[in-house]
Amino acid sequence: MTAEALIAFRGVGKTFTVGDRVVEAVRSIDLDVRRGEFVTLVGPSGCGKSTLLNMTAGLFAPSSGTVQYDGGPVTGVNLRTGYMTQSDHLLPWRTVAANIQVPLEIHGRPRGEMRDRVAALMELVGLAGFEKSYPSQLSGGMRKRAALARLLAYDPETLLLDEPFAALDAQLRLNMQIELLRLSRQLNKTVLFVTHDLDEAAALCDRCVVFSGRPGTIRAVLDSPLPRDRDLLRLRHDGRYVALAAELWDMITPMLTQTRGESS
Ligand SMILES: Nc1ncnc2c1ncn2[C@@H]1O[C@H](COP(=O)(O)OP(=O)(O)OP(=O)(O)O)[C@@H](O)[C@H]1O
Repeated sequence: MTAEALIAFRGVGKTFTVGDRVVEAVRSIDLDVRRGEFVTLVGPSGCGKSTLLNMTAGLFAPSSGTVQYDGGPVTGVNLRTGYMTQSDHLLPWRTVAANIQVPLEIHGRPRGEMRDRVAALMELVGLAGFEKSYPSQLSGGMRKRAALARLLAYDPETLLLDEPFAALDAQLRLNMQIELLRLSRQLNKTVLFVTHDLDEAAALCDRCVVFSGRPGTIRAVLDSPLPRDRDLLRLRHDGRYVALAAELWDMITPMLTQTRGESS
């Protein structure tokens, strides 16, 4: 493992057995993720992207190889990571503030501290003024912001994000991408971000990991030519972004054609 790697996959394989069916999800994964890095994961459906996130979170162990976190093996739920998926899982009977407070309640924080922290988080994600609203009264983008604030309430060092913005329309998605990039830099989070949207993967990443399937193996790891401090609103005019996105499309498109051919 290189000195600065926070997460290190070494020869990682994972096989699932469901009834009499054996599925090899990933094979021979070697990957280092550095502290503070934003890594996007792309690849055809079922190539094991979520499986890598799940093993980083310690939800299950690899079948072969090791997943190391900050120099030690992941052996159980990894409390230094926080997970967010496509669904926001907000509790409908709780206000936005009370939803964001859930992790703090679980950790038994004093009432005054919880109040201050929730207020700061609402401000951070641009939801100040909506404390007393219920999730059903929020737009899709605002619900995402609330879910992001709740995730940050755990103060996880690493964010594991599995297609978090897939359900949003293009405009809202762009807004959330801008917010996420800003927050991850400001709070120095390490991010593993799974997406099917190759433009999103190119826009957000410091590095992009391209998987081929199945079983999922790493086909390429591309470094972003963009500066870490980037203006997502102007990327369409940046030749470096256009080239990276095109490279991703060129890698992924043949795999999609292949998958279609297999299933027909
Ligand atoms: N807990 C599990 N039990 C059984 N099989 C599983 C489990 N998790 C994943 N798999 C299988 O492992 C393979 C990889 O799944 P995974 O969800 O990691 O892929 P993915 O690349 O994230 O897919 P998608 O892009 O469609 O979300 C799939 O065939 C899936 O059915």
